[in-house]
Amino acid sequence: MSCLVKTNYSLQLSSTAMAMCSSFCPQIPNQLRARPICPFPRKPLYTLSVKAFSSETSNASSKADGLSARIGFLGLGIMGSPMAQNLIKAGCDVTVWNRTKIKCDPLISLGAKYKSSPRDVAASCDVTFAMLANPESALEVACGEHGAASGMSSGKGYVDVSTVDGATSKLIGERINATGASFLEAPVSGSKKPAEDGQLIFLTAGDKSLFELVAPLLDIMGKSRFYLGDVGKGAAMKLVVNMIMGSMMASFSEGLLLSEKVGLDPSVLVEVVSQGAISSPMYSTKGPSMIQSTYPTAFPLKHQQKDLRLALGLAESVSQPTPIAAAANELYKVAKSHGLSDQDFSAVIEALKAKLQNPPK
Ligand SMILES: NC(=O)C1=CN([C@@H]2O[C@H](COP(=O)(O)OP(=O)(O)OC[C@H]3O[C@@H](n4cnc5c(N)ncnc54)[C@H](OP(=O)(O)O)[C@@H]3O)[C@@H](O)[C@H]2O)C=CC1
Ligand SMILES: O=CC(=O)O
Repeated sequence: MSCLVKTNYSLQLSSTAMAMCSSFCPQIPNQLRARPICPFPRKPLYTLSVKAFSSETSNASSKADGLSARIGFLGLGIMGSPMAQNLIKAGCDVTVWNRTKIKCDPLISLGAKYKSSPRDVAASCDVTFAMLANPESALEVACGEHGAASGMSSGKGYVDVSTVDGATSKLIGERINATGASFLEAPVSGSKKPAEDGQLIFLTAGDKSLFELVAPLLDIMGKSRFYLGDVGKGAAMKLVVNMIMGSMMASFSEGLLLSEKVGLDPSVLVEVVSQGAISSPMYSTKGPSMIQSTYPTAFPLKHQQKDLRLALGLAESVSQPTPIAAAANELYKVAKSHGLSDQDFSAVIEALKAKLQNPPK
């Protein structure tokens, strides 16, 4: 496993410095030498993460290196839109598609091209990213009629950044590989704001050469990237992380409501929690709105419940007991049954309020 983290210590190298560095490090690929800085250099393009590149030859790299690749982006929801936007703002050549076409329009205004099907996007691009809601939509967009696989061929790459289970990811990977193209699963940790800020954490697995090729693109959209091995490992890491997160939010919800019932000020609880060993940005950012019973959507509750369901399936596959996650999953199911699917997942607190304890008749 390898992990690269962009920190404040990462160096933005000038073209001259890159040229000097390249002369000492002949293994650095040409595409990393003296590349002109993109028109919108929001973040350092040349960081110490160049060390991640290996000398392995990539199927996909024969056509284009990461930054100059023609990039496709499928799925422009809460996460996909800002991710694609960051690529466009960094000067990349991006072609978009979304089931609901109107969501493409702001990106087209920023300079993106548009194609009317995943197949057409994949056929016209070197590397295609997909950010879909769930396993069903990820499969449909990759492998369905007019799906991306029908536009893939040798020399291209497909990077699925959706949160799905390992079995779905493997199916997609096999279908993509059957066309001669390369496949990388790369689900992300981090929500709407990190996506907007280019601060996502990529949990990748699959074709290592494709990982290396798209690393500069991942670095535009994210702050760190892990390479975890064979397809399925990235999905598994993401599901374990989100299993923990879903349980944490359910537990935090119980604490907020209990504090209020025993006469404490829940805002003070949020403050106390934020100063101690269990502090988390999730509590300090979501706590104040939860106290107001408002749940502006960053991570839809239906996706958190999907992740818990998939994590429980993963645990079942290896006979690992996960009683806390199972209990949390039930709460998210109650919240869904009360029409809270599209609210932020912090709306799970509503499932603990007395009036919601009995499902609607
Ligand atoms: N929001 C978050 O904080 C995070 C989300 N994730 C994961 O990222 C993925 C996307 O999340 P997010 O952007 O929040 O979700 P959204 O619900 O905002 O977007 C879902 C996307 O999937 C598309 N889609 C859904 N069903 C289909 C279908 N049958 N065929 C084609 N396209 C379909 C939607 O298209 P349309 O616009 O037409 O509905 C939309 O583009 C999920 O897997 C989620 O678990 C990961 C990390 C953080
Ligand atoms: O999947 C959600 C996240 O915040 O990460």
